[in-house]
Amino acid sequence: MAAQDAAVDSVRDREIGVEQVHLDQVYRRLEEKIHEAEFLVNDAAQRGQVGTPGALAERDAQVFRAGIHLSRLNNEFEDFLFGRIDLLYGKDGKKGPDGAYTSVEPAEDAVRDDGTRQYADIGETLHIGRIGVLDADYSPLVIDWRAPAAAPFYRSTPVDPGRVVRRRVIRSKGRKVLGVEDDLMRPEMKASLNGQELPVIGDGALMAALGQARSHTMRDIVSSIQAEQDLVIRAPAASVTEVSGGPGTGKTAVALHRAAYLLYQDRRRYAGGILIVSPTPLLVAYTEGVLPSLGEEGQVAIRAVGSLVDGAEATAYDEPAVARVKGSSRMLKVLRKAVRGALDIPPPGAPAPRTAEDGGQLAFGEEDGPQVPAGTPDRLRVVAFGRRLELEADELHRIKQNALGGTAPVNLLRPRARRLLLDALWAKSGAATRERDPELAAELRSSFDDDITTEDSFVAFLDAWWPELTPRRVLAAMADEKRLGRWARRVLNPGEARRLARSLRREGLSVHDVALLDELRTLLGAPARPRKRREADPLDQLTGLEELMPQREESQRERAERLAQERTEYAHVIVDEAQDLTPMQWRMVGRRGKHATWTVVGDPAQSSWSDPDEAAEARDEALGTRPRRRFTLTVNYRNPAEIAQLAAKVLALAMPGTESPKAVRSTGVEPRFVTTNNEHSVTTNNEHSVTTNTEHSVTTNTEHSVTTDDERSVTANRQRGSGRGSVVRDGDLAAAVREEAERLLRQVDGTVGVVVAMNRRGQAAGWLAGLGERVVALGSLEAKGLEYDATVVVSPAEIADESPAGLRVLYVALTRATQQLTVISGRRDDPDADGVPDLLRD
Ligand SMILES: Nc1ncnc2c1ncn2[C@@H]1O[C@H](COP(=O)(O)OP(=O)(O)OP(=O)(O)O)[C@@H](O)[C@H]1O
Repeated sequence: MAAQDAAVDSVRDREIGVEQVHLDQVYRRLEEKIHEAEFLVNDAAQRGQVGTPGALAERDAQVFRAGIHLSRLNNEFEDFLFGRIDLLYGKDGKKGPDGAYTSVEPAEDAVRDDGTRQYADIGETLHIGRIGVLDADYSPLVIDWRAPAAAPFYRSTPVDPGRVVRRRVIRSKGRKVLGVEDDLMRPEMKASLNGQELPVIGDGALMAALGQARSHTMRDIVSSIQAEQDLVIRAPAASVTEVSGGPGTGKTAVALHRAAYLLYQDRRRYAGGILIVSPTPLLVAYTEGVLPSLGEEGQVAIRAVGSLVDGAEATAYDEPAVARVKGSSRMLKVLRKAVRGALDIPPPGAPAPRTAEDGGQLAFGEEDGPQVPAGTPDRLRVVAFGRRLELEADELHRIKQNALGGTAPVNLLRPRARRLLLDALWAKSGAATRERDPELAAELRSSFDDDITTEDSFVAFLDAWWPELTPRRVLAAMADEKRLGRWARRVLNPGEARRLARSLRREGLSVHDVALLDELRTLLGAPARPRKRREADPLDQLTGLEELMPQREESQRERAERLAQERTEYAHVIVDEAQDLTPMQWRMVGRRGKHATWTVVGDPAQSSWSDPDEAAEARDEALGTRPRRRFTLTVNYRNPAEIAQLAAKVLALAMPGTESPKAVRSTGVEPRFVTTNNEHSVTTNNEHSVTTNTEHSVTTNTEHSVTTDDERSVTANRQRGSGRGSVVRDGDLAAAVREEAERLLRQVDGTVGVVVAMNRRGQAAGWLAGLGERVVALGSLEAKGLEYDATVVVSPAEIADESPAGLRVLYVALTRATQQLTVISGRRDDPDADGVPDLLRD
């Protein structure tokens, strides 16, 4: 046996050596390419500005491209070279631009069959890596993973192997090859390479990849993309690509790899930018390293849905009842009323109300005039052609209504309102009848208008009577309950309007407020301002080296950031966790991709939005009539079967009839159930605060009461349950969570996530204080898309009861672990003798 192991080891070492030789050759070639690019850049800089402007521009553009190439080559890639395929001879002898043979099918005589066994010679070997590298003679040293020639690396299966005989995943660090793992696509075949039998090492790369410990950042899956995923990644970019699949099927990973693929396929087209919309900043932080690891950084903006509007960085969540209102398309009607109504609200810092009797030219409304809030001017007095002219409240009201007719953006109607005011004053002046000659009459009118519009008092009146509105100002105006009640009449019920107004009085923006701001921005229109110069394409700007230098100094990341800030529309929009976008958020995202192609990935069973039909309607509106291509991912790469089976029980409750994805592996470790029975006072206080307060006070009250109660509740515990995985526990919820987190930190090498109901977020962070960076506490809605080696799900019933979509949110929480899961019951869970809470029983 020992001799056999030693033989395997020596074959493995030999094969590692073979790949090392190839990797060394690749790095030598890369260095040559880097020198070439550096030479080009320096040479151009030294030559200064000679030649015609056209030639200079062309040269500078070349240098610019060389600079980008250089920065890609210099990128410190881990696993620069990660794959290899050994292929049969192809049908024809044609080669593609990457130097590889293009034929997908084997040549007719590629396989010999002696009646007992098949034999073949390997006709072509390709190495696959993060970017393509050609040798000096144009033979392919590395094929870019996105090139057509690399597709068989991902697509080939034993059922449909194509030309592939052996697929190898190569693991390396820096310039050193560490290991190889092979999969045989034609296990029945005796294949030889250069006269030697083709060796096969290891049990396949996928399992090795899945078993690795998780960190707080996502890894790319470029070396182990599976066939059904590859179909999505390489789907043609036309129109809309829709991808659905259960938890852990690789939707996020596929979306990110697709962005890299699209850029590779058509860099010029996607210079218009790719936007990836993510549900939370946590998921943005988790995923944002993947694209740089694939050699792509510029041109892709990953944004959380709460950070899509420039300047807003919302992370707070509204309580479910408020979120439901803010996300609903009913808000559109309310906002339409609000933008028109907000005209009558004096701008911050407006002069104190005065009356006509004060003798001012500006007259402001009586304090309690009907429908006219204090501070809105209700009389205009001006002097023109030596005459005093006046417009009274009812005339002003008529003019305003007239100007507001239709649905045009309110800020853009100001010039029209101004014109109507002047018309009314002109009519009053009687000057119209004074001059019959049309040309002279026009002149007279023009000097009349000049007379009035240059008067400070008229300008001040207009500013107060038709103020320039900003989205934030309108949102702030909606925080007034009475006012909002008026604007929301017959759209929201009084309770909804009250809660909405109250939530808008809170400091800072919530995630749902951002979509409202964006809608308001559209309804208001940008105020007329002096035009900004068009932001030119970087290549347009390259007319000389001075301009080139600052360009080169800007890093890829900075450039991406800058472009993202400036961009309001994108060439391709990728929506991750699309099931969570509310109708108002779909409208916001839709505006950014009016002319884009789309990739939309999601899982309805994980939706935290309460009204899926309403959201589907808004999604259809955003995507328009573009044709859709649908894909479904079916394999769960994250959860072991033991965890997936438990989660399936909640899925059956949350969305009866929905099929779970198939878990690809099993660990033999069953989920663990922990009960506590001493948190009565905690829960009581918590319940109280939920019903009475806004989110801010929920957190405060809860945190406060838990600390106090925890201190009191150390004794008087009842033992509950024993048996399968259950632990009889003698402490309160806080202690149970902490102890379990500590235990799991000892069990796994990577991360531990503790998922609690949203209103326990603050407390849970306190429970885990001092346990280090490997463990994090997160609210149920924040767990979306993330994964950990082990998770603790605290009080399933609390999570499920939080909102109408609570069971689906619980399903998300239960599907975050790659290795181990512990469920800790709270008071509402009603655990059985095994500690299994009622929601998770058969
Ligand atoms: N082909 C693959 N090779 C290796 N790992 C993979 C593969 N596909 C997916 N994974 C891993 O499985 C995990 C789940 O992937 P991902 O987060 O993309 O799934 P998801 O469908 O977006 O899940 P969720 O719906 O729960 O957010 C990740 O760790 C990912 O790296």
